[in-house]
Amino acid sequence: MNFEETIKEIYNKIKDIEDNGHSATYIPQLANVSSENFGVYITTTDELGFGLGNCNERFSIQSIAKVLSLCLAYRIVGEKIWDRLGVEPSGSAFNSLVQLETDNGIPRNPFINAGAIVISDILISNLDNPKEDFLAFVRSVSNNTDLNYSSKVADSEKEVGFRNVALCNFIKSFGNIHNDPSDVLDFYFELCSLEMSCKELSEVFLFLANKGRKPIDNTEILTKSQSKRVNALMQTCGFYDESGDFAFKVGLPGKSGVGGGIIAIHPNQYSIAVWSPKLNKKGNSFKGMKFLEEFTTKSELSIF
Ligand SMILES: NC(=O)CC[C@H](N)C(=O)O
Repeated sequence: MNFEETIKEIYNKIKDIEDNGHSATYIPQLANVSSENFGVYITTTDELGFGLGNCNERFSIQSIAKVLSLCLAYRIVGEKIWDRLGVEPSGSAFNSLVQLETDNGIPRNPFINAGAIVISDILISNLDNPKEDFLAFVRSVSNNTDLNYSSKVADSEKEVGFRNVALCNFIKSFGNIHNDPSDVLDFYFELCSLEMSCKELSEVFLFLANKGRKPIDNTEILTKSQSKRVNALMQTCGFYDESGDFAFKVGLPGKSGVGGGIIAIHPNQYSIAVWSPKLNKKGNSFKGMKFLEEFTTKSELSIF
């Protein structure tokens, strides 16, 4: 791999900059994670990997899991999925309620909480054992049977997730949630609690850099067209109201989570995961964003 030196140089530089972010504490369990953690791992489509820092330590991937739940629902339901949610950037915070009123309970996209809650509802309607089946899907995507939810994080969020409870009930009032809201939220909190290291995260997401197929054995996870569309959504909606900024500065499809993780995809080349828990004002990892900006600038490996 010819960009190891570039990654080392940028990692060492960003490690030492002042971190102006703040760890997410609204989920009490996330407040216990050391904000000093900083890891990065890249996996290329020819399956070479390289990482630095805390790249093998697991963390709560939170909203990054919304891409995986979308992929499973998209596989099952196909294009009909877009009857229940949109594909437009929301331009507002991940947990915002306001647009739902004017949009009649149709979330703007699958990556804001409202959209991921509708996806959770779709999966509950289509899976026999939603939690087990979703976990099996995630494990199969990278042949990693070690991956798991964190019941501590899921329980911690359940205790304080009043805004998500409000979102789910509000959407239900428009008829766009078909199951019992408490079952939908239980599944939603569980999928947000998935834990992975940067290495595992970049390996799980590699199929999105490989036209929807697992590079290891060419198994199809998504069709070529579906994979292209999921990448398009990550590009336009992956960072809430900072999605434009991420496209502008980094130039890759990606997705962030409040655990401080970011995954970014370069179609046909690589997937890269970064983790640093302190978040900027928009809820995205402060150092993670800076690292990726420098990486695509120095390596000239963005999609634009
Ligand atoms: N942006 C995020 O990662 C948010 C996910 C978190 N579980 C929530 O619903 O608030």
